[in-house]
Parts: sequence; C-alpha cells; structure tokens
Amino acid sequence: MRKLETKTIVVASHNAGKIAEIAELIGPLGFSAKSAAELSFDVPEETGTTFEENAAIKALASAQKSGLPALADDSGIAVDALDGAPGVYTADWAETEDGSRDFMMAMEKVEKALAEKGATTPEARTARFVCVLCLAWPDGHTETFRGEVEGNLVWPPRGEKGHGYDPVFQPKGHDRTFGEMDPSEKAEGGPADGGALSHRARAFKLFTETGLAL
Ligand SMILES: O=c1nc[nH]c2c1ncn2[C@H]1C[C@H](O)[C@@H](COP(=O)(O)OP(=O)(O)OP(=O)(O)O)O1
Ligand SMILES: [Mg+2]
Repeated sequence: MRKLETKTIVVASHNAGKIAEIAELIGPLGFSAKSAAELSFDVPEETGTTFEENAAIKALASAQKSGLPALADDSGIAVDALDGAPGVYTADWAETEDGSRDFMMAMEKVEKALAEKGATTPEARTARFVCVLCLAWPDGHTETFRGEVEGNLVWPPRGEKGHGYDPVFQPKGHDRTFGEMDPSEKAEGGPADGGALSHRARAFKLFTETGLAL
C-alpha cells in the first residue's frame, strides 16, 4: 500500500457538509487540505455504477488537475426494502428540475417507496450508509477504503444538525438520528462504537490504520 509522502492534499468534493466532516477527520492528522470546490475545479460526471468507481473518478480528476494527492468520498444510503436503492444514486434522488438539490423531497421519495412496500416496522426499514474514500495520486495510483453504518429509517425527519439524509437515519444502538447529533458525536458515536460511528468516520479509520496517513 502506497504511503502519503505529502501533507498537502486536495479534498475532491463539492459537498459542503461532507467537506466539513472530512476537515474535522483529517485535522488531527496534520494535513493541510483544500477542497475541489474552493479550487473551483469542475464537478466531474459520476458515470460509475459503484461507489468505488465514482470515488476513483472524482479523486483522479482532482489529482490530475492539482498535481497533488486527492481524496474523494463517494457515499450514499442503501435501503434493504428497496433492494439497495437509492445507493450510488442517492444524490440523484435529490436533484430538482433546475439542477439544485432538495433533500426533503428526496427523503419523501424514499418514504413513499417504503410506504408502497408496506414497510412500517423498524425491522422492515433497515438501511445502511456507505462511504468509499479514494485517495488518488497524479500518476494514477489509487487506494480505497470502505466504511458502513447500519441503522433504520425514521419518519418524520428529526434534527437540524446534519446534512443530506441525516434527519431520517437512526444508527443501530442509538435513539437519535444523525440529524440530532453534533458532528463530533456522528463521527465518534458512543462507547459501543469503537471511536467511529458514521460511515465516513469508519472509512477514515481504515485510512489512518493502514499507516497511509502517518
Ligand atoms: O453523512 C451523510 N449524511 C447525510 N447524507 C449523506 C451522507 N453521506 C452521503 N450522503 C448523501 C448526500 C448525497 O446526496 C449522497 C452522496 O452523493 P455523492 O456523489 O457521494 O456526494 P455529493 O455529490 O454530494 O458531493 P461530491 O460528489 O462532490 O463529493 O449521499
Ligand atoms: Mg457527487
């Protein structure tokens, strides 16, 4: 596994909520990071059919453009009763006609699909958040790390603290949604979570444990 030889990287994302979480996770590692959004890089087209493919597309685009190692995060929510949807298309479900994003609308779509399946009990409403991190170098080398967190979907949405689908996701073993948790709690969880709760924090744990970031 290739190690990072520089302490300056690009965070290959245009999502402010994610960028803030990634900044908190890499802060203690002593990296200086600029996001693709700050650098005004184009939003690459996510043409892959897996989180891994899309993470690589985004990381490679930023690495090639900047000449620096770049870290992308491709993530989404997979609902069991919907055969894993919206999955890699999680952001697409939030897209409005004018090209902006409306997560209330997206959460309503998921809820409608669950209602059509008659999924009313917590056991029928299980889902997981998935995060695949891809670190890419300008020469095309990539390393990937996957994190997942199990939980179930609640309705109505609860909490204003998160972003995206956080208000409807209640992680297993917790009685609050991600939307009701402070960012540090979403990242670290409680005593039973081993220091990493969210899909993003779990993928980051692998990233640091492999020694890549040392
Ligand atoms: O912790 C999370 N809490 C709530 N929602 C989340 C989370 N993590 C991912 N999500 C949702 C938001 C987005 O609709 C989709 C990811 O789509 P994805 O393409 O990976 O990200 P994005 O387009 O928002 O930003 P970018 O590609 O520039 O990194 O999953
Ligand atoms: Mg995206």
